[in-house]
Amino acid sequence: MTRLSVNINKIATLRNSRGGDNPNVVKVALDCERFGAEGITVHPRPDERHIRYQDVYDLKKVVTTEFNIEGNPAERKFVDLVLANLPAQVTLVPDTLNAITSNAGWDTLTYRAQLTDLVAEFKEAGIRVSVFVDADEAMVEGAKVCGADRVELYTEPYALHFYENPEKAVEPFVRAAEVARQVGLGLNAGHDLSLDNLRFLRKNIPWLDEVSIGHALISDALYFGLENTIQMYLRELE
Ligand SMILES: CC(=O)[C@@H](O)[C@H](O)COP(=O)(O)O
Ligand SMILES: NCC(=O)COP(=O)(O)O
Repeated sequence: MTRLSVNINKIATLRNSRGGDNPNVVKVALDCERFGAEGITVHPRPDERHIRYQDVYDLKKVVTTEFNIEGNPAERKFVDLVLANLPAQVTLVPDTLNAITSNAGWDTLTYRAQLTDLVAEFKEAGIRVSVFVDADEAMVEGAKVCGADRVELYTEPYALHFYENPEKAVEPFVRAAEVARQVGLGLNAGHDLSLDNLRFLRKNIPWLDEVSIGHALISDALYFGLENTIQMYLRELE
């Protein structure tokens, strides 16, 4: 069974655009869970462009499905935020400060020492650790060496090439997913997944543990409504 974790970053984007508290991210997270979401994902960035650090504290108090916090652990502030809130999962993402969004996975070979220490610190606190990687077998193996529980495959390249040639687009992800299974890593996927490409990914990688989806899902909800949209995404994972 592949779990759907809804990333609510873009709800916070809309809220912040007027400086108030509408839409309220806590209410939306609870509604997402009520509508069938099996997890809530947030990605507090250093500039707090959408999810703020305080949102993490507020959400931790109410989220009853799996809470997944994504971010770059190079910032000690992020590490301390995660340790203070003890989510079900932390997803380590090598974001640069000014990136418009996440745009690459970890080089788990070059950063082996730092990642190993960070993974150990989070696991010591009882938090499952997922490392965001490109669909690259060596990077998947490197994440295992670092002690990660899971990898999250960065699926933007898959989404980008899906329309021109789905079979070719998914092939590197199947290879990387097979290595993850062989070395005993759990498997997540995320970034630019949508109603167009999700079913084909899941059909080719049925052992996928979790997908985290935000931008496309929240955009779809503008047309179909949030409850209907979550149900539509869940049907793509059946
Ligand atoms: C790691 C990942 O792919 C998502 O967290 C993505 O980065 C969403 O971040 P934004 O909502 O800031 O684009
Ligand atoms: N880890 C991916 C995520 O949380 C959401 O990415 P996107 O669907 O907003 O591109």
